[in-house]
Amino acid sequence: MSKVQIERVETVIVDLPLRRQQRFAAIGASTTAIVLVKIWASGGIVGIGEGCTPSGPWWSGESVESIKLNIDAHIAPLIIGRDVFDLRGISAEVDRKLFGNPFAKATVEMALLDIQGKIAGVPVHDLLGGKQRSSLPCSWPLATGDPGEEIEEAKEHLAQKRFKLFKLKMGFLEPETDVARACAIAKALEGKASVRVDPNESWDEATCKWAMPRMADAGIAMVEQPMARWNVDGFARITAQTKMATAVDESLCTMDDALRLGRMHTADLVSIKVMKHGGLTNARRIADIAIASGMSIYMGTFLECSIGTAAGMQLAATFSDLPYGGELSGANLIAEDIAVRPARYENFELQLEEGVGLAAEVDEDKVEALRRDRSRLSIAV
Ligand SMILES: O=C(O)C[C@H]1C=CC(=O)O1
Ligand SMILES: [Mn+2]
Repeated sequence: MSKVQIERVETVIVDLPLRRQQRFAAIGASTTAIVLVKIWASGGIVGIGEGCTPSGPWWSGESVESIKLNIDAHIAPLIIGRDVFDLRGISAEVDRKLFGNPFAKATVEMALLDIQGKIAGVPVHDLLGGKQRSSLPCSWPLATGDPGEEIEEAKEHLAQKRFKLFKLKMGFLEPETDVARACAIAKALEGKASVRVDPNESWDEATCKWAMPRMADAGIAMVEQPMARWNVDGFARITAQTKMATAVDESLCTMDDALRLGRMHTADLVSIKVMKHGGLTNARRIADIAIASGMSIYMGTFLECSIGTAAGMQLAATFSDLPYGGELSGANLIAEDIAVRPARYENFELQLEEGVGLAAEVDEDKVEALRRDRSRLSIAV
């Protein structure tokens, strides 16, 4: 077979309103934004990818603006003319010439895998090792800060059979108020749902030592990245002390992070995310390193719309063991989507769609209506 060349790369920023205010430790947001990338290959095949951050650059330093700029100015010129199947060669060259920026790299790789799947006539999960599951239990983020409202929101999702795992975003309130809020929610949902928390690096070690036994006693199942990303020694000590499961997110992005943190057993679980690991294939490799070191994996997200959610689900389909499920629930938080088929949450699980590549398709009319260069919407931070 002659080589299938990458011919053209196009990016567009799309602003998407959220159904409600989402508070994170660092910011509050009522919209999010994604970068839609389209890559044309010889033979007329087009692949799509979604670059996504949780409403701004607070999490990783990358933003939709930097993702678009780095793809347009630095990645596209390197990959045009290359063989779409030479992923290792492409990423070696891109890594040599553009340090960091895993989100931008992941966005492009997603579209290349979509093209590969379309050419081969197989879904992306077949390119990543094959399907071990057809659905994923997902957690829903509770993030308004008002526990009464959050309990009602959780009960509505339970009644609709959409979500029965809830991840409470913490860190935007004082620790005492925040822990009281988490415990009240866990008590109200006891026996009906599993509650997890994510303070996004907000606490020091002393606050963790105070907060974690209280949250464990209230029945909270898991705590994600309570301390600063650099403090992996402190995180390992907390993991050794607490009865709750711990999950590392911000501290574990690269393969060498996985090796180092795995050896220390920094946390019981690793939140695997397509964006922070620089793409689906790297995410799969990092998951394997984590598993080999005795950590379990959790399918994380940056609250992507249905395109990125479909990509995350292709990866999640290759994981046989996800003891705490995952959180690919962004598509349900976004009020306007750009996919022809929105992500389906049925029986408390996100469903894997049948189809080739990512098994996702872009609704061009929605993109036209919501693209930033045609609209006045801006990110509220
Ligand atoms: O997990 C994070 O740290 C970032 C973000 C993604 C989902 C969510 O609930 O928060
Ligand atoms: Mn997190």
